[in-house]
Amino acid sequence: MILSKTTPAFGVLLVNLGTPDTPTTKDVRSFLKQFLSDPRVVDLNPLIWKPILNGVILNFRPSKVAKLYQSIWWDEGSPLMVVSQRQREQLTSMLAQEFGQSIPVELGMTYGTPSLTSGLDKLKSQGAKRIIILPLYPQYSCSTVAAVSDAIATEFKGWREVPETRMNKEYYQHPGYISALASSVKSHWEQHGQADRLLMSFHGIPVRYVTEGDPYQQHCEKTSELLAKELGLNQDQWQLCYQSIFGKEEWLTPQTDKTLISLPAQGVKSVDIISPAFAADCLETLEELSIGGKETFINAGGERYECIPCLNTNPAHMALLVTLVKQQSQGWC
Ligand SMILES: C=CC1=C(C)c2cc3[nH]c(cc4nc(cc5[nH]c(cc1n2)c(C)c5CCC(=O)O)C(CCC(=O)O)=C4C)c(C)c3C=C
Ligand SMILES: [Fe+2]
Ligand SMILES: [Fe+2]
Repeated sequence: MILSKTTPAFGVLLVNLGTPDTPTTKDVRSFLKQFLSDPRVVDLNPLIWKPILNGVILNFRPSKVAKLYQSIWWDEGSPLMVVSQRQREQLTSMLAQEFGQSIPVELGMTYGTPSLTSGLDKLKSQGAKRIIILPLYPQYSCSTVAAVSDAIATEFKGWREVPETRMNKEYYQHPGYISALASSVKSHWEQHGQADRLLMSFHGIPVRYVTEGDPYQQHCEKTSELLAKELGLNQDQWQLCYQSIFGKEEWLTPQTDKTLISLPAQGVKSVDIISPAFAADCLETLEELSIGGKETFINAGGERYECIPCLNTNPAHMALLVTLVKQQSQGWC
């Protein structure tokens, strides 16, 4: 039997950061090694950084972080991976419905597996000559989106025929993103009641990246203002902060941890916390915010602390991803 192979109008590469294959010290070490060796993530002089990374960080951090991963690992695997796979499956069927034809969607992680290379290879083998790169980072940062762009450019160096590509650079103020966040907060309030304050906690980056031109902080501020407006919150009902500080450099402030410690003394006894920079629940939300953040706030005298899940496969989030693909594919169908 001869199978007729039709060329898809385009393919989609769904991108996220990546995660270790298993929550073991060995796999966490190899993930951290690849991640923290990327100059887009840590841009220090390699002569200074490599000895610190190999001699200190990769000796002590992996076993500590492996334990944290073990505390949030799911039966099916790392939460970030499991959610990403579900997003891929759902987006595939939604795009088939939307476009009336099969549009291949593959997953590519900047670090770890499945790699960006394997995602691009799978799209190539399905005949995709046009590719939409969709990094699931609403706010642009050189440490995330530019890292994707670098890795893809490097990959294409080895290809004879390079596909036509379009990359969705950011969606921090997209109406579909803001309304997906707002409906997630509202449904949380319907179930649990509204806390004294809504904290919007974004992954931090070094201040120097911002002073050197990274628009990330500006994007986080805009997302927060738009979300607060959509929810009808006034100034003292919400607050922006930055989590996941790493290393000795000065990072964006106010820090989530320090904010949580300071709130009970100001009379803020209940907090809802949302992490709009993450499209999928991961170590940083399930451990650092849900477990660590709660402990910090309660120990400081707080009474009620609730973490709002990431958008994950919420229908409004999946509909946003379809809209982003439609916008990027203008003229391709
Ligand atoms: C210099 C270090 C780091 C920068 C800059 C950074 C930016 C950044 N990261 C994310 C998203 C995620 N980061 C995650 C984990 C993580 N991040 C760093 C360091 C930097 N991140 C480390 C060392 C780790 C690993 C855990 C640890 O050792 O503490 C994750 C979670 C992955 C998972 O497996 O669940 C995500 C997602 C963004 C969006 C961002 C810049 C905006
Ligand atoms: Fe990170
Ligand atoms: Fe962290």
